[in-house]
Amino acid sequence: MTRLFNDPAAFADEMIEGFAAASAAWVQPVPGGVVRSTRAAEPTVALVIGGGSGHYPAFGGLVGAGLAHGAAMGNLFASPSAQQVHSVAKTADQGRGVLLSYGNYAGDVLHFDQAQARLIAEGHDVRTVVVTDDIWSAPSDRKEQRRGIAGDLAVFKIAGAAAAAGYDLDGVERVARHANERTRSFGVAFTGCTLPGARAPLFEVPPGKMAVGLGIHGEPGIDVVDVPTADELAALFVEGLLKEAPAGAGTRVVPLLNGLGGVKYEELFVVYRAVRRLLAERGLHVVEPEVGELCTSFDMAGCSLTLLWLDDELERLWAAPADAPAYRKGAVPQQERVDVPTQAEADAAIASGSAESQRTAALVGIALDAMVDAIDTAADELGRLDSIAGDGDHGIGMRRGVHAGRDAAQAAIAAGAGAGTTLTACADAWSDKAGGTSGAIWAAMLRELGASLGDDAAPTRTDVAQGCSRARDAVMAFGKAQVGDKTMVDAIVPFADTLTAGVARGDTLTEAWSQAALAAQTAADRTADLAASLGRARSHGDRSIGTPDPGAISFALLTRTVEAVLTESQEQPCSGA
Ligand SMILES: Nc1ncnc2c1ncn2[C@@H]1O[C@H](COP(=O)(O)OP(=O)(O)O)[C@@H](O)[C@H]1O
Ligand SMILES: O=C(COP(=O)(O)O)[C@@H](O)CO
Repeated sequence: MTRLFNDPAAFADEMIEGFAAASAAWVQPVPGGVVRSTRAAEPTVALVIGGGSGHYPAFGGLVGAGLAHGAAMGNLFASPSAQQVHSVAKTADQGRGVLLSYGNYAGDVLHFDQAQARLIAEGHDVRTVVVTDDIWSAPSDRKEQRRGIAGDLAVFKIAGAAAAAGYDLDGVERVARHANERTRSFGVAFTGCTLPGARAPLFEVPPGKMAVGLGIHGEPGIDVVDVPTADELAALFVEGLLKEAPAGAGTRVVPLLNGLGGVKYEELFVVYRAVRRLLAERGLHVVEPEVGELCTSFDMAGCSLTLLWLDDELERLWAAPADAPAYRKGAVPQQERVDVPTQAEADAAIASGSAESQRTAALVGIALDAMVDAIDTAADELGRLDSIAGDGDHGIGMRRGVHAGRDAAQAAIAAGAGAGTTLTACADAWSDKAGGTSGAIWAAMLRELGASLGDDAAPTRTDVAQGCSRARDAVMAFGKAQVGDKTMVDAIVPFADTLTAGVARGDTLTEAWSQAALAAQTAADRTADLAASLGRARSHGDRSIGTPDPGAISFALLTRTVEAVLTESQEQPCSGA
Protein backbone atom coordinates (compact mmCIF):
# COMPACT_ATOMS: atom_id res chain seq x y z
CA MET A 1 0.00 0.00 0.00
CA THR A 2 1.34 3.44 -0.92
CA ARG A 3 0.12 5.45 2.04
CA LEU A 4 1.68 8.89 1.86
CA PHE A 5 0.45 11.22 -0.84
CA ASN A 6 -1.57 14.39 -1.31
CA ASP A 7 -3.42 14.62 -4.61
CA PRO A 8 -2.64 11.27 -6.34
CA ALA A 9 -2.51 13.07 -9.71
CA ALA A 10 0.27 15.30 -8.35
CA PHE A 11 2.26 12.44 -6.80
CA ALA A 12 4.97 12.16 -9.47
CA ASP A 13 5.54 15.93 -9.67
CA GLU A 14 5.70 16.27 -5.89
CA MET A 15 8.01 13.27 -5.61
CA ILE A 16 10.39 14.72 -8.20
CA GLU A 17 10.40 18.09 -6.42
CA GLY A 18 11.27 16.44 -3.11
CA PHE A 19 13.86 14.13 -4.66
CA ALA A 20 15.65 17.03 -6.38
CA ALA A 21 15.60 19.09 -3.19
CA ALA A 22 17.05 16.21 -1.18
CA SER A 23 19.68 15.42 -3.80
CA ALA A 24 20.92 18.89 -4.74
CA ALA A 25 24.54 17.77 -4.30
CA TRP A 26 24.11 15.58 -7.41
CA VAL A 27 21.14 16.83 -9.42
CA GLN A 28 19.12 19.86 -10.25
CA PRO A 29 15.59 19.93 -11.61
CA VAL A 30 14.95 20.99 -15.19
CA PRO A 31 11.68 20.82 -17.11
CA GLY A 32 11.06 17.10 -17.66
CA GLY A 33 13.33 15.66 -15.00
CA VAL A 34 16.78 16.27 -13.56
CA VAL A 35 20.34 16.84 -14.82
CA ARG A 36 23.61 16.71 -12.94
CA SER A 37 24.44 19.66 -10.72
CA THR A 38 28.15 18.92 -11.23
CA ARG A 39 30.46 18.92 -14.23
CA ALA A 40 33.62 16.97 -15.07
CA ALA A 41 36.79 18.84 -16.02
CA GLU A 42 36.32 18.09 -19.74
CA PRO A 43 33.10 17.83 -21.78
CA THR A 44 31.93 14.24 -22.32
CA VAL A 45 29.21 12.37 -24.16
CA ALA A 46 25.96 12.82 -22.20
CA LEU A 47 24.05 9.74 -21.04
CA VAL A 48 20.34 10.52 -20.71
CA ILE A 49 18.15 7.84 -19.14
CA GLY A 50 14.50 7.85 -18.16
CA GLY A 51 11.22 6.10 -17.63
CA GLY A 52 8.10 6.14 -15.55
CA SER A 53 8.09 7.07 -11.87
CA GLY A 54 7.56 4.42 -9.21
CA HIS A 55 10.84 2.61 -9.85
CA TYR A 56 13.29 4.56 -7.64
CA PRO A 57 16.28 4.63 -7.77
CA ALA A 58 15.53 4.25 -11.47
CA PHE A 59 15.78 6.78 -12.91
CA GLY A 60 16.64 10.06 -11.17
CA GLY A 61 18.66 8.32 -8.46
CA LEU A 62 21.17 7.21 -11.09
CA VAL A 63 22.17 10.71 -12.23
CA GLY A 64 25.65 11.72 -11.13
CA ALA A 65 29.36 11.51 -11.89
CA GLY A 66 30.30 8.24 -13.62
CA LEU A 67 26.67 7.46 -14.32
CA ALA A 68 23.90 9.37 -16.14
CA HIS A 69 23.95 13.06 -17.00
CA GLY A 70 20.19 13.47 -16.91
CA ALA A 71 16.97 11.56 -16.35
CA ALA A 72 13.58 12.22 -17.92
CA MET A 73 11.12 11.35 -15.17
CA GLY A 74 7.63 10.39 -16.29
CA ASN A 75 4.35 10.00 -14.47
CA LEU A 76 3.65 6.88 -12.39
CA PHE A 77 4.42 3.80 -14.49
CA ALA A 78 4.15 5.91 -17.66
CA SER A 79 6.96 6.90 -19.96
CA PRO A 80 8.12 10.50 -19.92
CA SER A 81 6.85 12.58 -22.83
CA ALA A 82 8.91 13.43 -25.90
CA GLN A 83 9.00 17.03 -24.62
CA GLN A 84 10.46 15.88 -21.29
CA VAL A 85 13.13 13.76 -22.95
CA HIS A 86 13.95 16.58 -25.38
CA SER A 87 14.25 19.13 -22.59
CA VAL A 88 16.51 16.96 -20.42
CA ALA A 89 18.72 15.80 -23.32
CA LYS A 90 19.11 19.28 -24.75
CA THR A 91 20.20 20.59 -21.37
CA ALA A 92 22.54 17.65 -20.75
CA ASP A 93 24.31 17.75 -24.14
CA GLN A 94 27.86 19.08 -23.71
CA GLY A 95 28.56 19.17 -27.45
CA ARG A 96 29.89 15.58 -27.68
CA GLY A 97 26.56 13.91 -28.38
CA VAL A 98 23.87 12.17 -26.35
CA LEU A 99 23.16 8.50 -25.71
CA LEU A 100 19.51 7.85 -24.80
CA SER A 101 19.05 4.65 -22.81
CA TYR A 102 15.89 3.26 -21.19
CA GLY A 103 13.90 0.07 -20.67
CA ASN A 104 12.04 -1.34 -23.67
CA TYR A 105 8.38 -0.31 -23.19
CA ALA A 106 6.00 0.85 -25.92
CA GLY A 107 5.40 4.32 -24.46
CA ASP A 108 9.09 4.97 -23.80
CA VAL A 109 10.05 3.93 -27.32
CA LEU A 110 7.42 6.21 -28.93
CA HIS A 111 8.39 9.25 -26.85
CA PHE A 112 12.19 8.77 -26.81
CA ASP A 113 12.17 8.19 -30.59
CA GLN A 114 10.20 11.40 -31.16
CA ALA A 115 12.60 13.32 -28.93
CA GLN A 116 15.59 11.83 -30.73
CA ALA A 117 14.21 12.88 -34.12
CA ARG A 118 13.63 16.41 -32.86
CA LEU A 119 17.09 16.66 -31.29
CA ILE A 120 18.75 15.40 -34.46
CA ALA A 121 16.77 17.94 -36.52
CA GLU A 122 18.15 20.62 -34.20
CA GLY A 123 21.74 19.50 -34.83
CA HIS A 124 22.43 17.23 -31.81
CA ASP A 125 24.16 13.89 -32.36
CA VAL A 126 21.90 11.38 -30.61
CA ARG A 127 21.89 7.56 -30.42
CA THR A 128 19.70 5.09 -28.54
CA VAL A 129 20.30 1.82 -26.72
CA VAL A 130 17.18 0.18 -25.22
CA VAL A 131 17.61 -2.25 -22.35
CA THR A 132 16.07 -5.72 -22.89
CA ASP A 133 17.28 -7.85 -19.98
CA ASP A 134 14.08 -9.56 -18.72
CA ILE A 135 14.41 -13.15 -19.93
CA TRP A 136 10.77 -14.08 -19.31
CA SER A 137 9.23 -11.27 -21.34
CA ALA A 138 9.96 -12.81 -24.77
CA PRO A 139 11.73 -15.93 -26.02
CA SER A 140 15.42 -15.82 -26.87
CA ASP A 141 14.77 -15.67 -30.63
CA ARG A 142 12.91 -12.37 -30.04
CA LYS A 143 15.31 -10.85 -27.53
CA GLU A 144 14.79 -7.38 -28.98
CA GLN A 145 11.16 -7.47 -27.70
CA ARG A 146 12.16 -8.12 -24.11
CA ARG A 147 11.40 -5.58 -21.36
CA GLY A 148 14.04 -3.70 -19.41
CA ILE A 149 14.11 -4.23 -15.62
CA ALA A 150 17.00 -4.09 -13.12
CA GLY A 151 19.51 -4.74 -15.90
CA ASP A 152 19.01 -1.04 -16.65
CA LEU A 153 21.66 -0.32 -14.02
CA ALA A 154 24.25 -2.58 -15.69
CA VAL A 155 23.83 -0.85 -19.05
CA PHE A 156 23.65 2.66 -17.60
CA LYS A 157 26.73 2.09 -15.43
CA ILE A 158 28.81 0.84 -18.35
CA ALA A 159 27.68 3.68 -20.63
CA GLY A 160 28.20 6.31 -17.92
CA ALA A 161 31.69 5.04 -17.13
CA ALA A 162 32.61 5.03 -20.82
CA ALA A 163 31.42 8.64 -21.16
CA ALA A 164 33.45 9.61 -18.08
CA ALA A 165 36.50 7.85 -19.55
CA GLY A 166 36.29 10.10 -22.62
CA TYR A 167 34.86 7.62 -25.16
CA ASP A 168 33.25 9.28 -28.17
CA LEU A 169 29.57 8.72 -28.94
CA ASP A 170 30.27 5.72 -31.19
CA GLY A 171 32.26 4.14 -28.37
CA VAL A 172 29.66 4.83 -25.66
CA GLU A 173 26.90 3.43 -27.87
CA ARG A 174 29.00 0.36 -28.67
CA VAL A 175 29.75 -0.57 -25.05
CA ALA A 176 26.18 0.13 -23.93
CA ARG A 177 24.85 -2.19 -26.64
CA HIS A 178 27.48 -4.78 -25.73
CA ALA A 179 26.55 -4.56 -22.04
CA ASN A 180 22.88 -5.02 -22.90
CA GLU A 181 23.72 -8.11 -24.95
CA ARG A 182 25.52 -9.56 -21.92
CA THR A 183 22.89 -8.71 -19.31
CA ARG A 184 20.04 -11.03 -18.27
CA SER A 185 17.50 -10.67 -15.46
CA PHE A 186 14.93 -12.91 -13.82
CA GLY A 187 12.28 -11.51 -11.47
CA VAL A 188 9.70 -12.91 -9.05
CA ALA A 189 6.94 -11.31 -6.96
CA PHE A 190 5.00 -12.29 -3.86
CA THR A 191 2.47 -9.39 -3.92
CA GLY A 192 1.18 -6.75 -6.29
CA CYS A 193 1.68 -3.02 -5.86
CA THR A 194 -0.80 -0.22 -5.24
CA LEU A 195 -0.53 3.10 -7.06
CA PRO A 196 -1.03 6.16 -4.82
CA GLY A 197 -4.74 6.73 -4.24
CA ALA A 198 -5.79 3.42 -5.83
CA ARG A 199 -8.29 1.44 -3.79
CA ALA A 200 -6.90 -1.94 -4.79
CA PRO A 201 -3.56 -3.35 -5.87
CA LEU A 202 -2.80 -3.19 -9.57
CA PHE A 203 -2.62 -6.97 -9.60
CA GLU A 204 -2.45 -9.67 -6.99
CA VAL A 205 -0.36 -12.73 -6.36
CA PRO A 206 -2.31 -15.38 -4.42
CA PRO A 207 -1.25 -15.68 -0.76
CA GLY A 208 1.54 -18.20 -0.26
CA LYS A 209 2.39 -18.08 -3.96
CA MET A 210 5.20 -16.55 -5.99
CA ALA A 211 4.76 -15.23 -9.55
CA VAL A 212 7.75 -16.25 -11.65
CA GLY A 213 8.95 -13.85 -14.33
CA LEU A 214 6.45 -11.10 -13.43
CA GLY A 215 7.46 -7.65 -14.73
CA ILE A 216 7.86 -4.38 -12.84
CA HIS A 217 4.30 -3.21 -13.63
CA GLY A 218 2.55 -6.51 -13.05
CA GLU A 219 3.05 -7.90 -16.53
CA PRO A 220 2.51 -11.64 -16.18
CA GLY A 221 5.38 -14.06 -16.10
CA ILE A 222 5.55 -17.73 -16.81
CA ASP A 223 4.25 -19.44 -13.71
CA VAL A 224 2.78 -19.16 -10.22
CA VAL A 225 4.36 -21.53 -7.70
CA ASP A 226 4.49 -21.98 -3.93
CA VAL A 227 6.82 -19.50 -2.19
CA PRO A 228 10.19 -21.29 -2.03
CA THR A 229 12.90 -21.04 0.61
CA ALA A 230 15.59 -18.42 0.07
CA ASP A 231 18.02 -21.08 -1.11
CA GLU A 232 15.46 -22.57 -3.51
CA LEU A 233 14.81 -19.11 -4.96
CA ALA A 234 18.54 -18.55 -5.43
CA ALA A 235 18.75 -21.87 -7.30
CA LEU A 236 15.78 -20.96 -9.51
CA PHE A 237 17.41 -17.61 -10.36
CA VAL A 238 20.86 -19.00 -11.07
CA GLU A 239 19.68 -21.98 -13.11
CA GLY A 240 17.26 -19.82 -15.12
CA LEU A 241 19.87 -17.20 -15.94
CA LEU A 242 22.66 -19.62 -16.74
CA LYS A 243 20.43 -21.31 -19.33
CA GLU A 244 20.30 -17.90 -21.02
CA ALA A 245 24.05 -17.16 -20.77
CA PRO A 246 25.28 -15.22 -23.81
CA ALA A 247 27.38 -17.31 -26.19
CA GLY A 248 31.12 -17.23 -25.35
CA ALA A 249 30.46 -15.01 -22.37
CA GLY A 250 33.32 -16.15 -20.12
CA THR A 251 33.35 -16.78 -16.39
CA ARG A 252 33.43 -13.36 -14.75
CA VAL A 253 29.99 -12.04 -13.79
CA VAL A 254 28.42 -9.16 -11.87
CA PRO A 255 25.33 -10.29 -9.92
CA LEU A 256 22.74 -7.62 -9.11
CA LEU A 257 20.23 -8.89 -6.56
CA ASN A 258 17.44 -6.32 -6.70
CA GLY A 259 14.67 -5.68 -4.19
CA LEU A 260 11.45 -4.55 -5.86
CA GLY A 261 10.12 -2.48 -2.95
CA GLY A 262 8.59 -4.76 -0.33
CA VAL A 263 11.43 -7.17 0.41
CA LYS A 264 13.86 -6.45 3.25
CA TYR A 265 17.57 -6.06 2.62
CA GLU A 266 18.13 -8.80 5.19
CA GLU A 267 16.03 -11.22 3.13
CA LEU A 268 18.03 -10.27 0.03
CA PHE A 269 21.30 -11.01 1.83
CA VAL A 270 20.04 -14.47 2.76
CA VAL A 271 19.23 -15.13 -0.92
CA TYR A 272 22.54 -13.62 -2.05
CA ARG A 273 24.52 -15.97 0.17
CA ALA A 274 23.18 -18.90 -1.86
CA VAL A 275 23.48 -17.06 -5.20
CA ARG A 276 27.17 -16.55 -4.61
CA ARG A 277 27.74 -20.17 -3.63
CA LEU A 278 25.80 -21.50 -6.65
CA LEU A 279 27.67 -19.23 -9.08
CA ALA A 280 30.99 -20.44 -7.65
CA GLU A 281 29.83 -24.07 -7.99
CA ARG A 282 29.13 -23.38 -11.66
CA GLY A 283 32.67 -22.07 -12.12
CA LEU A 284 31.74 -18.39 -12.24
CA HIS A 285 33.80 -15.69 -10.56
CA VAL A 286 31.78 -12.89 -8.96
CA VAL A 287 32.96 -9.31 -9.55
CA GLU A 288 31.74 -6.34 -7.47
CA PRO A 289 28.16 -7.48 -6.82
CA GLU A 290 25.24 -5.26 -5.79
CA VAL A 291 22.48 -6.26 -3.37
CA GLY A 292 19.70 -3.77 -2.72
CA GLU A 293 16.97 -1.72 -4.37
CA LEU A 294 18.08 -0.86 -7.90
CA CYS A 295 14.81 -0.80 -9.83
CA THR A 296 11.61 -1.04 -7.79
CA SER A 297 7.90 -1.29 -8.40
CA PHE A 298 6.33 0.79 -5.61
CA ASP A 299 5.46 -1.49 -2.72
CA MET A 300 5.64 -4.73 -4.68
CA ALA A 301 7.22 -7.53 -2.67
CA GLY A 302 9.57 -9.25 -5.05
CA CYS A 303 13.13 -9.43 -6.20
CA SER A 304 15.16 -10.12 -9.29
CA LEU A 305 18.60 -11.39 -10.08
CA THR A 306 20.58 -9.84 -12.93
CA LEU A 307 23.84 -11.21 -14.28
CA LEU A 308 26.19 -9.09 -16.36
CA TRP A 309 28.83 -11.24 -18.06
CA LEU A 310 32.07 -9.26 -18.20
CA ASP A 311 34.98 -9.00 -20.58
CA ASP A 312 38.06 -6.90 -19.80
CA GLU A 313 36.57 -3.65 -21.08
CA LEU A 314 33.22 -4.15 -19.35
CA GLU A 315 34.99 -5.10 -16.11
CA ARG A 316 37.09 -1.94 -16.18
CA LEU A 317 33.98 0.18 -16.80
CA TRP A 318 31.91 -1.63 -14.17
CA ALA A 319 34.65 -1.05 -11.59
CA ALA A 320 35.01 2.66 -12.41
CA PRO A 321 33.93 5.13 -9.71
CA ALA A 322 30.45 6.64 -9.66
CA ASP A 323 28.66 9.08 -7.41
CA ALA A 324 24.88 9.43 -7.81
CA PRO A 325 22.15 9.94 -5.19
CA ALA A 326 21.42 6.21 -5.04
CA TYR A 327 24.61 4.64 -6.36
CA ARG A 328 28.15 5.28 -5.15
CA LYS A 329 31.34 3.41 -5.86
CA GLY A 330 35.00 4.33 -5.33
CA ALA A 331 36.16 7.94 -5.40
CA VAL A 332 35.21 10.07 -8.39
CA PRO A 333 37.55 12.90 -9.41
CA GLN A 334 36.61 16.30 -8.01
CA GLN A 335 33.56 17.73 -9.83
CA GLU A 336 32.79 21.39 -10.30
CA ARG A 337 29.33 22.51 -9.09
CA VAL A 338 27.33 24.13 -11.87
CA ASP A 339 24.04 25.90 -12.04
CA VAL A 340 22.44 24.90 -15.31
CA PRO A 341 20.04 27.53 -16.63
CA THR A 342 16.62 25.90 -16.33
CA GLN A 343 14.34 28.12 -18.33
CA ALA A 344 11.24 26.34 -19.62
CA GLU A 345 10.96 26.30 -23.37
CA ALA A 346 9.49 29.60 -24.56
CA ASP A 347 5.81 29.28 -25.43
CA ALA A 348 5.40 29.63 -29.18
CA ALA A 349 3.65 32.90 -30.07
CA ILE A 350 -0.02 32.21 -30.85
CA ALA A 351 -0.89 33.20 -34.41
CA SER A 352 -4.34 34.79 -34.78
CA GLY A 353 -6.85 32.81 -36.81
CA SER A 354 -9.54 34.15 -39.13
CA ALA A 355 -12.92 34.96 -37.55
CA GLU A 356 -14.41 31.79 -39.13
CA SER A 357 -11.59 29.61 -37.81
CA GLN A 358 -11.90 31.23 -34.36
CA ARG A 359 -15.58 30.18 -34.33
CA THR A 360 -14.51 26.58 -34.98
CA ALA A 361 -11.84 26.92 -32.29
CA ALA A 362 -14.54 27.97 -29.81
CA LEU A 363 -16.45 24.79 -30.65
CA VAL A 364 -13.25 22.78 -30.14
CA GLY A 365 -13.01 24.41 -26.69
CA ILE A 366 -16.57 23.35 -25.82
CA ALA A 367 -15.84 19.82 -27.03
CA LEU A 368 -12.69 19.66 -24.89
CA ASP A 369 -14.62 20.79 -21.79
CA ALA A 370 -17.04 17.93 -22.39
CA MET A 371 -14.15 15.51 -22.96
CA VAL A 372 -12.64 16.52 -19.62
CA ASP A 373 -15.94 15.76 -17.84
CA ALA A 374 -16.28 12.44 -19.65
CA ILE A 375 -12.76 11.29 -18.77
CA ASP A 376 -13.06 12.48 -15.16
CA THR A 377 -16.14 10.31 -14.83
CA ALA A 378 -14.64 7.30 -16.61
CA ALA A 379 -11.08 7.46 -15.22
CA ASP A 380 -11.50 4.78 -12.53
CA GLU A 381 -13.12 2.36 -14.96
CA LEU A 382 -10.41 3.00 -17.57
CA GLY A 383 -7.79 2.30 -14.91
CA ARG A 384 -9.61 -0.90 -13.98
CA LEU A 385 -9.70 -2.10 -17.60
CA ASP A 386 -6.02 -1.25 -17.99
CA SER A 387 -5.10 -3.11 -14.82
CA ILE A 388 -6.50 -6.37 -16.21
CA ALA A 389 -4.26 -6.39 -19.25
CA GLY A 390 -1.94 -3.42 -18.74
CA ASP A 391 -0.37 -1.30 -16.04
CA GLY A 392 -3.51 0.35 -14.67
CA ASP A 393 -2.57 3.89 -15.55
CA HIS A 394 -4.80 4.56 -18.55
CA GLY A 395 -7.35 6.58 -16.54
CA ILE A 396 -4.60 8.59 -14.84
CA GLY A 397 -2.82 9.26 -18.14
CA MET A 398 -6.01 10.25 -19.98
CA ARG A 399 -7.02 12.61 -17.17
CA ARG A 400 -3.64 14.31 -17.15
CA GLY A 401 -3.65 14.55 -20.93
CA VAL A 402 -7.17 15.83 -21.49
CA HIS A 403 -6.98 18.38 -18.67
CA ALA A 404 -3.66 19.78 -19.92
CA GLY A 405 -4.89 19.71 -23.52
CA ARG A 406 -8.10 21.55 -22.63
CA ASP A 407 -6.24 24.19 -20.61
CA ALA A 408 -3.72 24.83 -23.40
CA ALA A 409 -6.51 25.00 -25.97
CA GLN A 410 -8.45 27.51 -23.85
CA ALA A 411 -5.32 29.67 -23.54
CA ALA A 412 -4.84 29.55 -27.31
CA ILE A 413 -8.50 30.41 -27.92
CA ALA A 414 -8.23 33.36 -25.53
CA ALA A 415 -5.20 34.56 -27.53
CA GLY A 416 -7.23 34.54 -30.78
CA ALA A 417 -6.04 31.21 -32.22
CA GLY A 418 -7.84 29.50 -35.06
CA ALA A 419 -8.89 25.85 -34.96
CA GLY A 420 -5.57 24.48 -36.26
CA THR A 421 -3.39 26.28 -33.71
CA THR A 422 -5.85 25.45 -30.92
CA LEU A 423 -5.68 21.73 -31.71
CA THR A 424 -1.87 21.83 -32.01
CA ALA A 425 -1.55 23.54 -28.62
CA CYS A 426 -3.88 20.91 -27.18
CA ALA A 427 -1.79 18.10 -28.72
CA ASP A 428 1.51 19.39 -27.36
CA ALA A 429 0.18 19.82 -23.83
CA TRP A 430 -1.66 16.47 -23.88
CA SER A 431 1.46 14.54 -24.86
CA ASP A 432 3.67 16.46 -22.45
CA LYS A 433 1.53 15.93 -19.37
CA ALA A 434 0.27 12.42 -20.09
CA GLY A 435 3.38 10.67 -21.45
CA GLY A 436 2.71 6.96 -22.01
CA THR A 437 1.53 5.33 -25.20
CA SER A 438 -1.87 6.98 -25.29
CA GLY A 439 -0.37 10.46 -24.77
CA ALA A 440 1.81 10.02 -27.85
CA ILE A 441 -1.09 8.61 -29.89
CA TRP A 442 -3.61 11.30 -28.93
CA ALA A 443 -1.08 14.03 -29.66
CA ALA A 444 -0.43 12.57 -33.12
CA MET A 445 -4.17 12.52 -33.87
CA LEU A 446 -4.87 16.05 -32.65
CA ARG A 447 -1.91 17.44 -34.61
CA GLU A 448 -3.15 15.89 -37.84
CA LEU A 449 -6.68 17.17 -37.30
CA GLY A 450 -5.28 20.63 -36.55
CA ALA A 451 -3.20 20.58 -39.73
CA SER A 452 -6.31 19.77 -41.78
CA LEU A 453 -8.46 22.46 -40.20
CA GLY A 454 -5.84 25.23 -40.39
CA ASP A 455 -6.37 28.76 -39.13
CA ASP A 456 -7.75 30.57 -42.14
CA ALA A 457 -10.94 29.45 -43.81
CA ALA A 458 -14.01 28.03 -42.05
CA PRO A 459 -13.27 24.27 -42.03
CA THR A 460 -15.63 22.18 -44.11
CA ARG A 461 -16.94 18.75 -43.19
CA THR A 462 -14.53 17.32 -45.79
CA ASP A 463 -11.65 19.00 -43.95
CA VAL A 464 -12.77 17.31 -40.73
CA ALA A 465 -13.10 13.90 -42.40
CA GLN A 466 -9.72 14.30 -44.08
CA GLY A 467 -8.18 15.35 -40.77
CA CYS A 468 -9.54 12.22 -39.09
CA SER A 469 -8.22 10.04 -41.93
CA ARG A 470 -4.82 11.69 -41.63
CA ALA A 471 -4.94 11.05 -37.89
CA ARG A 472 -5.70 7.36 -38.52
CA ASP A 473 -2.79 7.07 -40.96
CA ALA A 474 -0.39 8.91 -38.65
CA VAL A 475 -1.23 6.69 -35.68
CA MET A 476 -0.80 3.52 -37.72
CA ALA A 477 2.50 4.68 -39.21
CA PHE A 478 3.79 5.84 -35.84
CA GLY A 479 2.60 3.02 -33.52
CA LYS A 480 2.69 0.29 -36.19
CA ALA A 481 -0.57 -1.28 -34.99
CA GLN A 482 -3.02 -2.87 -37.39
CA VAL A 483 -6.72 -3.55 -36.92
CA GLY A 484 -7.02 -6.67 -34.78
CA ASP A 485 -3.97 -5.96 -32.60
CA LYS A 486 -6.32 -4.89 -29.80
CA THR A 487 -5.34 -1.22 -29.56
CA MET A 488 -7.01 2.12 -30.12
CA VAL A 489 -6.47 1.54 -33.83
CA ASP A 490 -9.35 -0.96 -33.76
CA ALA A 491 -11.72 1.92 -32.97
CA ILE A 492 -9.91 4.69 -34.87
CA VAL A 493 -10.06 2.94 -38.26
CA PRO A 494 -13.84 2.31 -38.37
CA PHE A 495 -14.40 5.80 -36.98
CA ALA A 496 -12.37 7.55 -39.68
CA ASP A 497 -13.69 5.30 -42.46
CA THR A 498 -17.34 5.75 -41.47
CA LEU A 499 -16.94 9.50 -41.12
CA THR A 500 -15.33 9.76 -44.55
CA ALA A 501 -18.04 7.64 -46.16
CA GLY A 502 -20.83 9.69 -44.54
CA VAL A 503 -19.35 13.00 -45.63
CA ALA A 504 -18.80 11.67 -49.15
CA ARG A 505 -22.50 10.65 -49.22
CA GLY A 506 -23.46 14.23 -48.42
CA ASP A 507 -24.43 13.71 -44.74
CA THR A 508 -24.07 16.70 -42.41
CA LEU A 509 -21.01 16.56 -40.15
CA THR A 510 -23.24 15.75 -37.17
CA GLU A 511 -24.95 12.87 -39.00
CA ALA A 512 -21.67 11.44 -40.28
CA TRP A 513 -19.97 11.86 -36.91
CA SER A 514 -22.84 10.06 -35.11
CA GLN A 515 -22.49 7.07 -37.43
CA ALA A 516 -18.73 7.11 -36.97
CA ALA A 517 -18.95 7.29 -33.15
CA LEU A 518 -21.33 4.32 -33.19
CA ALA A 519 -18.87 2.38 -35.37
CA ALA A 520 -16.04 3.26 -32.95
CA GLN A 521 -18.06 2.11 -29.94
CA THR A 522 -19.06 -1.15 -31.58
CA ALA A 523 -15.46 -1.86 -32.58
CA ALA A 524 -14.12 -0.90 -29.16
CA ASP A 525 -16.58 -3.26 -27.45
CA ARG A 526 -15.55 -6.04 -29.83
CA THR A 527 -11.90 -5.75 -28.79
CA ALA A 528 -12.98 -7.82 -25.77
CA ASP A 529 -12.89 -10.86 -28.05
CA LEU A 530 -9.27 -10.29 -29.04
CA ALA A 531 -5.90 -11.12 -27.47
CA ALA A 532 -3.53 -8.16 -27.35
CA SER A 533 -0.48 -8.35 -29.54
CA LEU A 534 1.00 -4.85 -29.18
CA GLY A 535 1.72 -2.31 -26.46
CA ARG A 536 2.12 -3.24 -22.83
CA ALA A 537 -0.85 -5.62 -22.97
CA ARG A 538 1.04 -7.71 -25.54
CA SER A 539 2.86 -9.55 -22.81
CA HIS A 540 -0.43 -10.40 -21.10
CA GLY A 541 -1.43 -12.58 -24.03
CA ASP A 542 -4.74 -14.29 -23.52
CA ARG A 543 -5.35 -12.67 -20.16
CA SER A 544 -6.79 -9.70 -22.05
CA ILE A 545 -9.51 -11.83 -23.69
CA GLY A 546 -12.90 -10.87 -22.28
CA THR A 547 -11.83 -7.31 -21.47
CA PRO A 548 -11.98 -4.54 -24.09
CA ASP A 549 -8.90 -2.51 -24.86
CA PRO A 550 -8.91 0.57 -22.60
CA GLY A 551 -7.49 2.88 -25.27
CA ALA A 552 -10.18 1.83 -27.76
CA ILE A 553 -12.86 2.33 -25.11
CA SER A 554 -11.64 5.83 -24.18
CA PHE A 555 -11.38 6.75 -27.88
CA ALA A 556 -14.99 5.65 -28.47
CA LEU A 557 -16.14 7.49 -25.35
CA LEU A 558 -14.57 10.73 -26.54
CA THR A 559 -16.02 10.44 -30.04
CA ARG A 560 -19.48 9.98 -28.47
CA THR A 561 -18.82 12.98 -26.23
CA VAL A 562 -18.01 15.13 -29.27
CA GLU A 563 -21.11 13.78 -31.00
CA ALA A 564 -23.24 15.19 -28.16
CA VAL A 565 -21.51 18.57 -28.49
CA LEU A 566 -22.11 18.64 -32.26
CA THR A 567 -25.75 17.65 -31.79
CA GLU A 568 -26.33 20.41 -29.25
CA SER A 569 -24.54 23.05 -31.30
CA GLN A 570 -26.85 25.96 -32.29
CA GLU A 571 -25.69 26.07 -35.89
CA GLN A 572 -24.65 23.18 -38.13
CA PRO A 573 -20.85 22.94 -37.57
CA CYS A 574 -18.49 22.83 -40.56
CA SER A 575 -21.49 22.97 -42.89
CA GLY A 576 -19.48 23.61 -46.06
CA ALA A 577 -18.83 20.59 -48.25
N1 LIG B 1 1.15 0.62 -31.08
C1 LIG B 1 0.02 1.17 -30.69
N2 LIG B 1 -0.74 1.90 -31.53
C2 LIG B 1 -1.90 2.46 -31.13
N3 LIG B 1 -2.36 2.36 -29.87
C3 LIG B 1 -1.63 1.66 -28.99
C4 LIG B 1 -0.41 1.03 -29.33
N4 LIG B 1 0.08 0.41 -28.23
C5 LIG B 1 -0.82 0.63 -27.25
N5 LIG B 1 -1.82 1.39 -27.69
C6 LIG B 1 -2.98 1.89 -26.96
O1 LIG B 1 -2.53 2.51 -25.78
C7 LIG B 1 -3.41 2.14 -24.73
C8 LIG B 1 -2.71 2.25 -23.39
O2 LIG B 1 -2.41 3.60 -23.15
P1 LIG B 1 -1.56 4.00 -21.87
O3 LIG B 1 -2.32 3.59 -20.67
O4 LIG B 1 -1.10 5.36 -22.04
O5 LIG B 1 -0.37 3.01 -22.11
P2 LIG B 1 0.94 2.57 -21.38
O6 LIG B 1 0.79 2.92 -19.92
O7 LIG B 1 0.92 1.12 -21.65
O8 LIG B 1 2.02 3.32 -22.07
C9 LIG B 1 -3.82 0.76 -25.06
O9 LIG B 1 -5.04 0.42 -24.43
C10 LIG B 1 -3.94 0.80 -26.57
O10 LIG B 1 -5.23 1.23 -26.97
O1 LIG C 1 5.77 2.08 -17.47
C1 LIG C 1 6.71 2.64 -17.94
C2 LIG C 1 6.75 3.19 -19.27
O2 LIG C 1 6.11 2.42 -20.23
P1 LIG C 1 4.69 2.77 -20.89
O3 LIG C 1 4.75 1.98 -22.15
O4 LIG C 1 4.54 4.24 -21.07
O5 LIG C 1 3.65 2.28 -19.94
C3 LIG C 1 7.85 2.87 -17.12
O6 LIG C 1 7.55 2.70 -15.81
C4 LIG C 1 9.12 2.30 -17.53
O7 LIG C 1 9.74 3.34 -18.18
